[in-house]
Amino acid sequence: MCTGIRFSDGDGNLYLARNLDWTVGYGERVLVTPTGYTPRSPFGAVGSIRHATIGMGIVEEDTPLYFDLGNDAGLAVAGLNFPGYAQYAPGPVDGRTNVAAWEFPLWVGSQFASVDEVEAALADVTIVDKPINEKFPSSLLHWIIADANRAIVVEHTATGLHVFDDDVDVLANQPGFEWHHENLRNYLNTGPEFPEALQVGRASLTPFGSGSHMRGIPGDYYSTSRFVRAAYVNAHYPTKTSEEDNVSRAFHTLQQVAMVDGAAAMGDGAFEKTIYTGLFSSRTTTYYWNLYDDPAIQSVALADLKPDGTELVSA
Ligand SMILES: C[C@H](CCC(=O)NCCS(=O)(=O)O)[C@H]1CC[C@H]2[C@@H]3[C@H](O)C[C@@H]4C[C@H](O)CC[C@]4(C)[C@H]3C[C@H](O)[C@]12C
Repeated sequence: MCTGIRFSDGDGNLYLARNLDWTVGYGERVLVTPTGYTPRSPFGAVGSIRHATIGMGIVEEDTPLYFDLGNDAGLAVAGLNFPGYAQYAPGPVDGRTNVAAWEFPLWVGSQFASVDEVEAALADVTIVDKPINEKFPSSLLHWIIADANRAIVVEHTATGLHVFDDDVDVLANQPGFEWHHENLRNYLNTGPEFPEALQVGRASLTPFGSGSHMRGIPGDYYSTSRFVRAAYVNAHYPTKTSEEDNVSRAFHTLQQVAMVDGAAAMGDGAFEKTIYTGLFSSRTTTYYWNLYDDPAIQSVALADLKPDGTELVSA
């Protein structure tokens, strides 16, 4: 499974972070798509790279297939599994901006500078089931798109393309965003405060320690539980000003919903684990990441990887 979170430093900078939970990796690397790169966009939605992008992905047919990315304008996007709900158009629709499912993150990151701009453009968008090749059929995803001001969620289902204002700055997997948002109303009793002693008969009962009012926040790995837990931790985390403190915030928060080997199997019996955690900071236009087997945080800044070149760069 996967979980994504967004937050800001209160000084106009975005942090978008995600866990990529799966049974295997795809050979993903940190990739930069520079402004001089000539994209191969099946329906021409990505005509040119207006904004250089940096994020995690693979290269297939000399084309970047991003799992998540950020751009030089401070906009970021992440794709999370959404099978059972996601449904794309079988072919391009006349008069619409047709975006192949695999190029959706690149379309967002290479064309726009803010969530408002993306949201306006989405009114004309159809997401098309047009795989990059036979090896990689279209993944069934939904996406969180974020900047320093806000986040939206995009879901393309049997009833078309839907955009939701993500005012809790979190996304997980199935079911749809609206369900997850409504479900938060089940947890209004939770909070970080330390309870007063409670008089019960002649007894004065005090808590064992902190965390008493967090009881009820689900601790398991199920998508619906991760959404609630990530929303709780992200919402209560104090605003931090420095880059270091915000990087620490992102990795600590996503650690709360990270999946450990052996605890949760997929339908085929293979165990899911958090293959990587990735973070885009618009403050430094830097991508940070760590791996299940190497938890040390690595980073690379867009500016150091030829963002105005003509060739894809992998770190
Ligand atoms: C498996 C990943 C999602 C992880 C996740 O959300 N798991 C949830 C598990 S569960 O259902 O809820 O059980 C998704 C996220 C981004 C996806 C990749 C990106 O979309 C880029 C290409 C797109 C190609 O069409 C397929 C290969 C691929 C390289 C995708 C493989 C895979 O579907 C990825 C890596």
